[in-house]
Amino acid sequence: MGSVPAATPSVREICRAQRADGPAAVLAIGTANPAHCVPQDEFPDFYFRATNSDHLTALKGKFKRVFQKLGVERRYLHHTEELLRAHPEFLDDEAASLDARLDIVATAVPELAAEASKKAIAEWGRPAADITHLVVTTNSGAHIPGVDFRLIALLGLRPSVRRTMLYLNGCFAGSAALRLAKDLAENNRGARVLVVCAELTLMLFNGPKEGSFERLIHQGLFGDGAGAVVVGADPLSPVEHALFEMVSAAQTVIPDSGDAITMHITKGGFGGNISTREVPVFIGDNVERCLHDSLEPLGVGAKWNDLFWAVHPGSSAILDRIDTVLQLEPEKLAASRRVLSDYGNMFGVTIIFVLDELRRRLREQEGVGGAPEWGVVMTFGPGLTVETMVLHATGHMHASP
Ligand SMILES: CC(=O)CC(=O)SCCNC(=O)CCNC(=O)[C@H](O)C(C)(C)COP(=O)(O)OP(=O)(O)OC[C@H]1O[C@@H](n2cnc3c(N)ncnc32)[C@H](O)[C@@H]1OP(=O)(O)O
Repeated sequence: MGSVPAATPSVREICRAQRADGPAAVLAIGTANPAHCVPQDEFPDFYFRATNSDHLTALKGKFKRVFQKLGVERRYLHHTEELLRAHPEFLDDEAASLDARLDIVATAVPELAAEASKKAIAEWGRPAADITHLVVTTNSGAHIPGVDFRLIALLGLRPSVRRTMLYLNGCFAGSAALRLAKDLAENNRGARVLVVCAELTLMLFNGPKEGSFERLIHQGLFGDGAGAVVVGADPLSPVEHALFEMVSAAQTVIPDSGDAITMHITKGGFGGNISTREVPVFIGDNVERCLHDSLEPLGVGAKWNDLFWAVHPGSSAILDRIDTVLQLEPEKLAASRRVLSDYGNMFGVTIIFVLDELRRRLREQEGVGGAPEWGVVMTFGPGLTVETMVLHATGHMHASP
């Protein structure tokens, strides 16, 4: 007697079965920096000595005055005096130094990215071969195959890992990668997405130049680092733990701000413009609209001070402006200020450091019964582009291993 053929499921049923049941969540976080740490108050001496520019005493004085206003106490840098001595072409923006810079970052960026990733994978608790998707961002390089490809070997990922490489997204790159990871995790049942951001400011390094305020900001604000996050839905107990559920993710452009931050590759590394006076104003004028657009559709009606905050610390002027507009209590942006102070602005990597710092702070607050449940990630970058993600804290705030 022949068996009755089972009814073929509809495409809608197949699609539904392919999707996760619950929201994507941050399952683990790892961070890494180069070994070379430069205190900000020692940086002008390091920088002017390494660039043979000690005779530019007035300019050095200006660097010192402005550096004090950025909110940075120390940064980690891949480039040392020794490396700069070996590459005098890095001091001169008219010299063709792009190839030499790309040669260095081609190895150093994947290595730093792997260091952060290994920490995230160790905290996650499952083998690297269980990673199904890889999303990598960097502004520091332009190679094919890129950092994503190098990470397969460095981490022992499966050759069939589905890779996405995001180049040149500026400081919102970390949020863009997390937003993509959320969609991948929710639309592919069982997916485990490794998000990796890595930056070396070597691409931006140049000697001091009279009349170039951008040069001053490039050298004084940005730092090197890498951050990695494992994202997945429906955590497998008891190994996996959701730290933050990723409830919604949005991106928008601030009208008429297209020239406020620009970056492009030149024969001498990176060129571009940061309108340092305008950027905090643009962000301050638009932050409430972005927040309302993200929170209202969810029915999350919390007051700003009832939320936790992970904001990209572009500089202390940007954080001050957000504080003023939203009238935040001082501790609300404390994780962002701490990361800016201890590491500088590491482009898209920075927000991963802020999430890591934030989960430590929330865990401490949980201990005394006062941690907010709902929170917001906000990052900014060229466009001006604002990325907003709504998070829900789950009560599994583990410290980094
Ligand atoms: C890369 C990405 O994608 C995203 C990013 O995060 S990009 C980085 C975003 N960060 C920013 O845009 C920085 C925001 N701005 C700031 O932090 C502050 O404006 C700042 C620290 C740069 C200056 O602080 P301030 O309080 O405005 O400084 P202020 O006291 O007015 O000026 C200090 C000196 O700098 C000079 N200065 C300030 N802004 C200037 C500008 N835009 N152009 C030229 N000179 C400037 C002043 O003339 C003054 O010079 P003197 O000491 O010789 O008199």
